[in-house]
Amino acid sequence: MQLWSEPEWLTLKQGRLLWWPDAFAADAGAWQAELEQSIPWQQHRLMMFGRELNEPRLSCWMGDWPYRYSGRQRAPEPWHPLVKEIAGRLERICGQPFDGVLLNCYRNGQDSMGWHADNEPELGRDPMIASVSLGAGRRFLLRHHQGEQRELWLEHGSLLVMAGQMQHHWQHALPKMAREPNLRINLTFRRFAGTG
Ligand SMILES: O=C(O)CCC(=O)C(=O)O
Ligand SMILES: [Fe+2]
Repeated sequence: MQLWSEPEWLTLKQGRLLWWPDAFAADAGAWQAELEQSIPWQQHRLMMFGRELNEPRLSCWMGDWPYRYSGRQRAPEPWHPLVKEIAGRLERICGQPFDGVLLNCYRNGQDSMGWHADNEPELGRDPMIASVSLGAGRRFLLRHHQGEQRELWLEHGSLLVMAGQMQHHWQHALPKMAREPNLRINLTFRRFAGTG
C-alpha cells in the first residue's frame, strides 16, 4: 500500500506542472498555525474600472527584492525563518533556489484571485513558480490562450509547480467558493532572474 504520493510531472500544451498533493502533509498543520499568527498580513488595494477596491485577500511580499505589479512597487518583508526553511525544501525538490515569495491569505471562500499569469519581467523567460497550499482546499483553474481549461484541487499540504512556458501561454485563477467558511494560506515562491 502506498501511503504517500510521489511528485508527478504533468505535460500540458506549452507548459509543465509538477503536481504533488501531499508533499507537505506531515508539516502542513504546524506551518499553517505559525504563518496565520506571525506573518504581517496586509490588506492591499487594487484599481478596477477606475475605482480603488480592497483586494479580495490579504497578502505579504517577502524576500530579497521588491515586487512590482499593476504599476506599484512593494518593498519586501524580511524572511520569516519558517518561510526560509520552506524555500530550502522547495529548492531541493525543484533543483533551483527561490529568493522571493508572495504569501496570500484567503480568509474564507469569498476571497479569491482573478485570472493572471506570473509573467513579470523580473522573473525572466519561463519562470518556475512553486506554490504551497495550507488550510482549506480550493479549486485552481488554468486556461490556455486558445481555450483549453484545466482544474486542480489544491489541498492542505500540497505542492504545485508551474514550469516551462506556462506563464506565457496559460493564465490561472483561484475562484470564489461561496460556501467555504475556512481560511487558506498559499505561498508562491519565485526567483528573480538576475540571481542564482
Ligand atoms: O492562491 C493560489 O493558489 C494562487 C496564487 C497565485 O496565483 C499567485 O500568488 O500568483
Ligand atoms: Fe499566480
